[in-house]
Amino acid sequence: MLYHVRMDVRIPPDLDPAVRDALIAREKEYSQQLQRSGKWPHIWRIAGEYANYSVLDVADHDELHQILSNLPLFPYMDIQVTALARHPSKVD
Ligand SMILES: O=C(O)CC1=CCC(=O)O1
Repeated sequence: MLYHVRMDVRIPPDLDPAVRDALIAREKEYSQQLQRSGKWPHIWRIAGEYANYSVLDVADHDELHQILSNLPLFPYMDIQVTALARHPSKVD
């Protein structure tokens, strides 16, 4: 199943810079592992914002939730999920 996900990163400005940098490094490693596995085929920076649009390709809502809730930055993100269905005009 495909999901369109918007992630807005809201790291508190007073978070220790070393903790922030470690979180961001772990986030990159975690997401790149999922990108290589094929479960995270798209990630795009939203121009001018500390936010991304992503497409995740996972088995079901539960797997999506498990992946998102394990993001190192999860406590510092607002996340909006849209489930995608096949469009009837899509050409094969
Ligand atoms: O958009 C961001 O910077 C947050 C993020 C999610 C996965 C990733 O690698 O960074």
